[in-house]
Amino acid sequence: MIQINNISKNFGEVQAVRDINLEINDSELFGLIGPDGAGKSTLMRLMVTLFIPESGSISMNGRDTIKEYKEIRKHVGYMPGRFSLYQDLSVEENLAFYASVFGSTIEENYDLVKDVYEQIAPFRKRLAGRLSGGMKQKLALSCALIHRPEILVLDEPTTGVDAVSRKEFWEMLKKVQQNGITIVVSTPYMDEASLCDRVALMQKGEILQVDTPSQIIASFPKKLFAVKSSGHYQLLNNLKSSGSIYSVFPFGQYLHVTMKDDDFELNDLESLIQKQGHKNIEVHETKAGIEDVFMYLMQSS
Ligand SMILES: Nc1ncnc2c1ncn2[C@@H]1O[C@H](COP(=O)(O)OP(=O)(O)OP(=O)(O)O)[C@@H](O)[C@H]1O
Repeated sequence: MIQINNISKNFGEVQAVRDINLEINDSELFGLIGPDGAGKSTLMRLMVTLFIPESGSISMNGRDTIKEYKEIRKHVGYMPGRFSLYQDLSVEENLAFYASVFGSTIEENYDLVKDVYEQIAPFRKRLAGRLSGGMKQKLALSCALIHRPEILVLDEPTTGVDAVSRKEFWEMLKKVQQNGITIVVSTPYMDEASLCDRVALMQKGEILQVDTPSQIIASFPKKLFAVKSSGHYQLLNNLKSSGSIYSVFPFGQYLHVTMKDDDFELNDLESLIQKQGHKNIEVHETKAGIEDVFMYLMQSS
């Protein structure tokens, strides 16, 4: 179990992580979701003993990140956003190197990395620097797993990776989880939130909400409308400046809109848009997703 108690971390004036409390259960696949600068990386670096907090404490499976940092490093796998691979070593050499750092060999824990590593094994002699983004992520995951960690911490593993590789990567994570490993993964992609057991929505160093993806979606408190017209950008600006709108943001080819007044109906919104002079209007009620909850919480915080 990971227990985070009142943890804060500053960089000069910037409060990167502000008084966060959080518990992550054994064998859980836990997501930290939030935009750039929300504090996800900083919180993860605190967990893996790379930063010392201003205040508060973190216990990783009963070990304190300050007093027992050496022990934690033996039992935690960490995949940073960038630079975890040696670009001028081959695929095989990278994996062997990471195993040797922990006094282990590729053979010793091969069963754990097998599913992931087999996908890149045909390229075992290729330099890591010459792999595609998706293959680099697979190699980095293999390297983070090769010492059989109890806890795996992955910082934005799918950022900049193509959609197919992203899907494959999450399937691999599910398999890793089945080995009893606790996984903490950060992502700026809201669609990946639904693949986690629970997620924390983070913004400006704080956690706005922690729950299962379905509970987070169920907590959305407003009627949500999807709206479009021929002038997308103009419609966005008009709605933003309208006094009746609580929130509006682009969502694919639509705008997602909530109203200040909960009694506001579809027809009311339609006539409001008509009065603004828009053409080819389409308005319908729609179901909220995690992104809608996030936007709502950001608006109200
Ligand atoms: N080493 C550092 N020195 C100074 N400021 C930092 C440092 N690391 C992070 N910050 C600042 O702390 C805040 C939180 O950054 P952090 O990297 O934790 O966010 P994030 O959610 O992981 O986003 P990103 O995807 O951009 O890394 C940001 O304002 C960032 O500029």
